[in-house]
Amino acid sequence: MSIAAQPDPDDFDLTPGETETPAGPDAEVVDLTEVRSRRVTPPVEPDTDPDKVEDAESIDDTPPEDGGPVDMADDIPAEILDRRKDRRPILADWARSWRGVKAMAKHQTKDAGYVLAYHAVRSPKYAGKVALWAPVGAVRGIGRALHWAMAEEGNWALRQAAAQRGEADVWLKLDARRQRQSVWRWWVLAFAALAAVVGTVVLAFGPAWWSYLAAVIVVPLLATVGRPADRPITDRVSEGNRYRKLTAELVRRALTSLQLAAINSAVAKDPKAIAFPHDIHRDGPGHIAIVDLPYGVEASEVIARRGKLASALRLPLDQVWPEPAPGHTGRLALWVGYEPASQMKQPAWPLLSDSAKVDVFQAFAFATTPRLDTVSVDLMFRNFLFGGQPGSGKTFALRDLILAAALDPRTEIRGYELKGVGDFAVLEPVMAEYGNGFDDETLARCFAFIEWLYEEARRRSKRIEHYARMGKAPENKVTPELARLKGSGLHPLVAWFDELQELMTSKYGKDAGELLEKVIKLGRALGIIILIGTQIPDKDSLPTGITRNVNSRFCLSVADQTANDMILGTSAYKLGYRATVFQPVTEAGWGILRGFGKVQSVRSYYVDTTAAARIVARAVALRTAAGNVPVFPAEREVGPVHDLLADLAQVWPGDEKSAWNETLCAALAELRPDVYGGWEAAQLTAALKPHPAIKVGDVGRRIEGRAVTRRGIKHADLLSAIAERNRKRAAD
Ligand SMILES: Nc1ncnc2c1ncn2[C@@H]1O[C@H](COP(=O)(O)OP(=O)(O)OP(=O)(O)O)[C@@H](O)[C@H]1O
Repeated sequence: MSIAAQPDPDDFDLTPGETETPAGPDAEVVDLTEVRSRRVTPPVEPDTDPDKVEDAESIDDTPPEDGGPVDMADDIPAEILDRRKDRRPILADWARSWRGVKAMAKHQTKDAGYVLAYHAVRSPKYAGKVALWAPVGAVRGIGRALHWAMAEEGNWALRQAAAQRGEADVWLKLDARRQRQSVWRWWVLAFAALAAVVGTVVLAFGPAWWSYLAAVIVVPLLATVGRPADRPITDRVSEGNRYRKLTAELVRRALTSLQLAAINSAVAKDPKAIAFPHDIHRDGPGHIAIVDLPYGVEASEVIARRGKLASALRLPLDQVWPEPAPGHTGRLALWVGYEPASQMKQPAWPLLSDSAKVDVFQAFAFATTPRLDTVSVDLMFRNFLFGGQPGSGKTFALRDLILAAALDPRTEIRGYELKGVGDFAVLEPVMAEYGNGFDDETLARCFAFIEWLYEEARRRSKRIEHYARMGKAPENKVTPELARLKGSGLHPLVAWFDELQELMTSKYGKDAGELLEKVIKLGRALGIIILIGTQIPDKDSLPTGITRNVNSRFCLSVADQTANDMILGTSAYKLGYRATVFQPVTEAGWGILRGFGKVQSVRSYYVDTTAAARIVARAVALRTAAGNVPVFPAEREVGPVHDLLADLAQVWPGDEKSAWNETLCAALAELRPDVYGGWEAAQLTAALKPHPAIKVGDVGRRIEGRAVTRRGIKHADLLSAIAERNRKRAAD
């Protein structure tokens, strides 16, 4: 910290450049005004001593300049403010959150375990060394004790000098002094020897474990005394560069090694150009530095050089996680883990637990951050786009979502895997429709499915309109109650497509693209959830109409900026969200997730096919219990397929012997709004014509004491019509 020289107007000292002229007869009369005007503050040389270079993290406590503004009387004095700033939190950052404490404890336990295991494996070697060096140590120890008792060391050099000079008197005096010193030392030694003998006798007569304990303590000590200085008993636990504590200096050095001219020139002018608005602190299993980059430098420019940053920090790539930090575009959050992400064991997917259930309206665990925090996603009212080059892990990530959907028994799942590998075959037992391949037939079926989806969206919009009129869909959206209501036709429908580029670049591409875009726009509120996985996200392989309307995105490793922005949205790359930094295969599963709060790098949970099969078995059990198995009808309902008689039986009001057409129509409309919505009594009469057993006649009721007669049917007629029809069907 340097205290700048304060120019004092009344100071008559000359500046160093001027020679002082002794006052005398020829002394010049000095023009003070001129001298003052010539006087300049000597230029301050930049301090080149690295130890003295100020740390931008430290607080500048230079006393305020005298003569500053005078109108601050009401403000808190600057010294007090400075002192306040100095105050450190009582608890360290890591100790202030449960997550921090857990991460810290885990890290320390892991390290201790490692050291323990390391030495345990080598313990036979250590025992051999101890056995070899302990006797040597015993002899050497006795020798040292005797040497000490003789007090030869003390003035040996002086006695030697006296002997050489032939000064017998001096020698004798010195030796007498040695002897005096030596007397009490012999006594100490004698007592120690006696204690050792008594100790040995006690040990010999005491319980065996006393001797073992004494041996465990004494023998290694003797071995330590006996071993040569350059050969320690235990091997060094090599820590290598497993972890580097992040310091301001390290971060600054790393940032100036990126060959970013703007950073380097700014730092050359002012070492504080890289500033730390918060202290570097522990965050989960690592440390985080929030860095304000020099003016005009964007965080994204640093993020793009993640490889160089890792090299400058001398750490593996997947241990270094730069991200844009909230505040301004020049603020960088640099998180450095205790160990590379590839070596941090991702916890098991919570949905693998036997009791796990999913409600598609609620969030479920989907991925983990580099700090191993869980990131959750929900499915309802969302469309997902997963993109990445081969080996980036998009199929596995997509499969996670479908597995989760399978655990909600209300959800109908249909989808096409256009790669033809069979990654999704494990899900077949819970899917109403599944296609696998890139042959023309599969592509045609996939296209027909998209056409059906569009019709389904239209049908659903009518149903939602009906329920909205009844006050059951307040936001004109599917509610959890409607999704659960059997026969509402508004249950969640997951439609997934992996490697969609195969369809988009085929002859069906143009129409499929247009229809899918409409489905995405229309279906979101209607419970239709579209999941798309694609390898080549250019505008031919993925129409921009689709990418624009998707609200949840996961961009895994991609090759370039275009692919990155097609998936994450325009200017994502510029803002620093760059999935180009992930390596395919080695960093499979890593990607940037957008649409769930903070945009961030996450790794999807890894669920192999065996684990996936276990989840599917559980999903089948849940669906069986809910009455949805084998699965939703494999044949897609293409029109208002319905059975009027069965529907009438289903909605028949309790034990009534007869019911008005009017009442029945209202109940039917509630059951299947898309089919019966808007039906009137006469329409029901007409629809019942093909069933002669049912005679529509007058049915009387007392309403508020008055007899009211309307057209209606008898329950007995309905049941005999159903029996008649069933007989006919059986005969066919
Ligand atoms: N979350 C993950 N964690 C660890 N490894 C993963 C993860 N996801 C995928 N992998 C591994 O990466 C490999 C490739 O994954 P996946 O098949 O999903 O890639 P892809 O992007 O679909 O590639 P392609 O386009 O060639 O099918 C998988 O075999 C798997 O072993």
